Amino acid sequence: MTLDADLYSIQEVRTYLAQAKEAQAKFATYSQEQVDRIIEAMSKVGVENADRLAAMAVEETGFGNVADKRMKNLFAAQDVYASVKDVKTVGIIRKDEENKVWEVAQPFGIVAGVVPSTNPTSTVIYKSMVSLKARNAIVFSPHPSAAKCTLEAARLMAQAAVAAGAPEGLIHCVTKPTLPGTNELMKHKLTNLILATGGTPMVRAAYSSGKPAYGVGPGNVPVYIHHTADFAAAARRIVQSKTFDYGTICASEQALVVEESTKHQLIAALKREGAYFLNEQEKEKVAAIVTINGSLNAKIVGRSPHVIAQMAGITIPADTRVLVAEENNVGKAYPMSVEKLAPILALYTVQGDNEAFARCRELLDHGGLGHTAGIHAQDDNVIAAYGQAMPASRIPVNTGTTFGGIGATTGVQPAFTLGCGSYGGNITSDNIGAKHMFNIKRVAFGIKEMPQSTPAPAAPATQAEEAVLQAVSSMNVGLSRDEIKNIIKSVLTEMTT
Ligand SMILES: CC(=O)SCCNC(=O)CCNC(=O)[C@H](O)C(C)(C)COP(=O)(O)OP(=O)(O)OC[C@H]1O[C@@H](n2cnc3c(N)ncnc32)[C@H](O)[C@@H]1OP(=O)(O)O
Repeated sequence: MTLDADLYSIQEVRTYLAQAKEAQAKFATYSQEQVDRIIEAMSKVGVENADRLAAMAVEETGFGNVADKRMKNLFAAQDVYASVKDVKTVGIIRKDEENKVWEVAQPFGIVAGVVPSTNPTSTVIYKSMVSLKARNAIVFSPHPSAAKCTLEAARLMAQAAVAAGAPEGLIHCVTKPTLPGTNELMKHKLTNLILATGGTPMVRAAYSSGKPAYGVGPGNVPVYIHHTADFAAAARRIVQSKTFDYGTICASEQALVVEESTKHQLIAALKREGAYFLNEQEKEKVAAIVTINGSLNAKIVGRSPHVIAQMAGITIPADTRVLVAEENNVGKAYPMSVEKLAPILALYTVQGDNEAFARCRELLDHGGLGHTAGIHAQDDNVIAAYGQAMPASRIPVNTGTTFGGIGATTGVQPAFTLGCGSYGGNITSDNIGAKHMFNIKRVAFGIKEMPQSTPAPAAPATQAEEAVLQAVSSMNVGLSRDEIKNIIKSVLTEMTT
């Protein structure tokens, strides 16, 4: 990027923030009904444009496929909408009559929305809706390799909002993103909150900007297939989940962990679902293109198994949906053990629950702390133990982790920004929804009187003090007990200092 481009993007950010400030001040006076009408209109436009935005995203980034990107847009426009539409976000949102506390929602103001290249349009639909639902404005910073489709998604959301009565200027998107421009957006005094999803450096930048931030980076999702699992159902769900949009969702499965005694059942079931098991030579060739200098190779992200096989120089059957490599180690030297964001799975063999739990923890520790860990089992005891043992914020059970993690097949909040809790350096382990997007003021009535402070009662005299007191009193020196006590106290203090 040239200096001119940097200056242009910094200026653009400042202009958008100034416009967003003005618009948000008006929007902050809107009623719940007005806000809800606007969100409904955005949801509708998201649904109507799900196809077109999906095609644009695939064409521009080369990641994923149109059918699944369309599903992601629909998930954002429909499922996220359904989960936020009845949430109260304006005025007094709750009254606790027992404790006499009224909760009042107050928008944050302007949100900086950092958008990943892997979900470049669905994230915009989602972040626009949760932000505006809480009467915020939002300024998007797109990933440079997805700038056009992200801009178009933001334009559509802005247009829908205005058509439904929102003030002009509530939603903006930077047209030519640069790092200095994005840093300006994150640090500017008009920005009140950062909603950052993307690569680790960008999320770190959000956290070090000094602004409140919800930031979510990569995961590295392990999945334990316990011997009580329904292997056919588990394999079907895992393959559907891992191959969705060619693996671009950060909650997607990265490594399967299975007991040696039931491994053959899992392998057979996975093969029936279109898994191709790489031999040692093929594994080496694929591993060689998974990472570059220890980091994920963006060229394999969101590509079909056939494109990846071609890049690696191996031949795979035409009906292959996912590549699987057996692995025994975890670490930088073992590319199969990292987050792959592509239809490639590692398979680990263990001897029982203890080893399985340890392996899953090790995988989470290697780049996915606090994110997601899955389990397939019919035994509630092992599910409970796994849920307690994993340093992960979402534990999808008997469902694909992609869908379970984002709340498409589980009861968790539908979202594209998934908190990783303190394990991942995040303030929350929640999926971010509308309720995370406003301050809550508490109007708190006095419900009891504070007791008056009273001096502490005098400590009883010690045995020695009592003896001295009685001796001095018997001399009839004309002093009260308290006066004699005070004299003893000052003599003792003098002696000890
Ligand atoms: C629920 C969910 O699914 S959320 C998904 C969240 N997870 C992710 O996005 C996965 C993490 N992402 C990644 O690992 C990477 O972004 C990949 C592998 C997908 C793509 O990698 P790449 O495009 O090669 O690299 P990366 O994303 O780091 O950025 C490329 C460049 O764009 C810059 N960039 C990224 N975002 C922005 C932005 N918003 N504004 C300006 N510049 C940006 C980066 O700083 C980097 O600059 P550099 O080349 O000067 O260092």
